[in-house]
Amino acid sequence: MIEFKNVSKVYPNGTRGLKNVDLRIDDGEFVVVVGLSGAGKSTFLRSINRLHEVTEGEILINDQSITAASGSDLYRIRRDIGMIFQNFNLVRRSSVMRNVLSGRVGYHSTLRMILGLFPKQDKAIAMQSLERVNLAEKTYMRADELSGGQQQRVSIARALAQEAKFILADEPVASLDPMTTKQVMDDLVYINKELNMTMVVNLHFIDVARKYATRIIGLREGEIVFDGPVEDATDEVFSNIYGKPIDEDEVLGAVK
Ligand SMILES: Nc1ncnc2c1ncn2[C@@H]1O[C@H](COP(=O)(O)OP(=O)(O)OP(=O)(O)O)[C@@H](O)[C@H]1O
Repeated sequence: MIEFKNVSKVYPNGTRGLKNVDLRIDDGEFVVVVGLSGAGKSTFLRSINRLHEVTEGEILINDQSITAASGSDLYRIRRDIGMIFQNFNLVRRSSVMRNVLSGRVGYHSTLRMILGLFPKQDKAIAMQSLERVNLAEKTYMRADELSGGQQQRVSIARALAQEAKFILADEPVASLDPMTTKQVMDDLVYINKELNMTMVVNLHFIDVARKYATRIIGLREGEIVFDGPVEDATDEVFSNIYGKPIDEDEVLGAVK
């Protein structure tokens, strides 16, 4: 469970990233966060694993405050949270296997990881993770030899190898075409349903959000302006979130 308790974030230059966010995300949910560029989606997501520090309030992960945690406690909480980025964040010159194995880093000592000594069992977990995203045959290729969609699926496999309970995905399909978008989003749904990993995904396109989310959170200027089941997220709701009538900029198309 992820809980925001009256969370606000003001950047050092005075910009308000989040304002009084108070909500709970239960295990197994597939939450999609929508809003215009600059609405606070990244700030929201990155506050959860403390890639951004909040300036007020508290965030709890399974009843433990990540905002108050430090040292080994913070390390352990973070191990439960996988992150997927728009630009994949792979080590491009390393093999697919190495990239997926890096999901195991949180389970071992720093020294062991500097020496690159992953136990056999980790390799089996990494292999299984690659199989789950149908990329087993790419295991020994260099990451940058793969297509964008395949690279994103390697980053999903890395989060699987991490055995995370929560996956935060920050615009995971923003650099992908509609066909590849579907594959990546289908992988996230599969993981959510089969492995019961909770998903919190930032998306720009309304049709993609509607197709995959079970719950929509709408942000405008750092405030939650909608939070409800996807069935309640009507066109009016989306226009309100976006502060304007929805147009083709907010629809990807071809994601049926
Ligand atoms: N490091 C920073 N310093 C100052 N202001 C920032 C910083 N990062 C983000 N902001 C501001 O905080 C607000 C929220 O930004 P955020 O990146 O969370 O929005 P977003 O909805 O994810 O946008 P996008 O879809 O463009 O990524 C914006 O006004 C942005 O300019």
